[in-house]
Amino acid sequence: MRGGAADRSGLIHVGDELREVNGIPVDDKKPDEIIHILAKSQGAITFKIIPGIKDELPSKEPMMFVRTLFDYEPAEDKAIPCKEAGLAFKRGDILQIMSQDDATWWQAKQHGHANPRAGLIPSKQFQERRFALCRPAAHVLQPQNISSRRSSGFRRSFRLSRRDRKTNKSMYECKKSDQYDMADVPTYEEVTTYRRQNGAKHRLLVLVGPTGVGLNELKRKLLISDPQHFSVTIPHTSRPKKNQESDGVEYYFISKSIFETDIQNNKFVEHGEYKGNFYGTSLDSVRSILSKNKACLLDVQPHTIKHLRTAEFKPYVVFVKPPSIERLRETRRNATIISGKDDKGSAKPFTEDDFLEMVSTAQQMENQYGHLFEKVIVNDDLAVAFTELRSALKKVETDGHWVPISWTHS
Ligand SMILES: Nc1ncnc2c1ncn2[C@@H]1O[C@H](COP(=O)(O)OP(=O)(O)OP(=O)(O)O)[C@@H](O)[C@H]1O
Repeated sequence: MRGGAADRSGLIHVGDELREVNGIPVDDKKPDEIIHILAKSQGAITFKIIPGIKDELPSKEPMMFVRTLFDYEPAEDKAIPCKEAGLAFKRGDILQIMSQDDATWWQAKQHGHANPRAGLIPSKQFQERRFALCRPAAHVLQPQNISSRRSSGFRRSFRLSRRDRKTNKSMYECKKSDQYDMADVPTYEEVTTYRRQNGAKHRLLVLVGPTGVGLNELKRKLLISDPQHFSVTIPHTSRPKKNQESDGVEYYFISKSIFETDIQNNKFVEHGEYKGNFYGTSLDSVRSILSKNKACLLDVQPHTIKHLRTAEFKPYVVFVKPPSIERLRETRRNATIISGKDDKGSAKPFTEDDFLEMVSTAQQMENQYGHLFEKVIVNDDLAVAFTELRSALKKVETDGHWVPISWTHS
């Protein structure tokens, strides 16, 4: 193993021939028998070795890092050749890949851990194959679950237009909202550290969470706390402008046919239809904020994140999660949500069903998209959640963060 005693000694290499262990000839012995001799030995061990013929220069420690996108427990893996040699990890851990010599079992170690010895992990291809074989059955049920309830956990976004609360996005039917991405098989993602240079464009700050969890409230607080720094996009709509409205303030007002062409040309981050009118957030509205060197706050449905994961936006994705049902009952006693069910979009107190749905949607979002979340914040006490969010967003601007390596090559 990379980093193990033999590797560190620099004296034993792949291809060497083992002739004696502690003076005992092992020519005629099977590997199991040799292991037995080694297991019984104490103190120094002496090997007699015929070196394999190699002209290669000693290889430097490889510097490939990956973010793990699933949990792995070697003790529960029937396929691993040696459970003790496996490396356990949790989704989101950063691993240094030490060897990819074997197509099925890579060697890796946890980044930042003192133990220099590598452990076995399933290779990307092997794990993808395993996921492809066993995942669909587990996942196919989910969209059904969601659509048999109301799809409210997946409606959201264009509505920060708080200036116009009636058009709260929770009333829109979002086109792609119930789609699950069955094609994605998350295993590992190659990453590198990225630190934003002073004055460079900000990373796009993306918030996701179930309806009613408090995304608008948190965005509002951020905007109030530093209006010069944070900004939100102005949505587009094809509905007619009302008298008191101005183009580019509440909305950008465009015709239905232009809206349709823009949809065709992939100009929207997300779009939806409500009462025969289109509403949407354009990519250009995001760009316009970033080009003013402001931090753009955007809340989207989780399936949209993957379209934003580009070198241009380098999104920092925060998942806002509800606390337990008991805490929701306590903290949301005086809170109201905009009803997605009635046409008026009136505010009403939370019901027990709203809480249940919020918690179960959050769970589904986390199961399905958790590998895309860089930060998870539980919105229990609002002031605490806000402080946590604010400080995480500050760090995005100043500290190094692991990002996909493709974001740093342009
Ligand atoms: N931690 C909290 N404690 C108490 N009330 C909260 C908390 N967070 C949010 N709220 C309240 O819950 C209600 C819903 O919050 P908000 O509108 O921000 O949710 P949202 O995630 O944007 O939902 P929607 O998808 O319906 O727009 C608001 O009345 C808000 O003030």
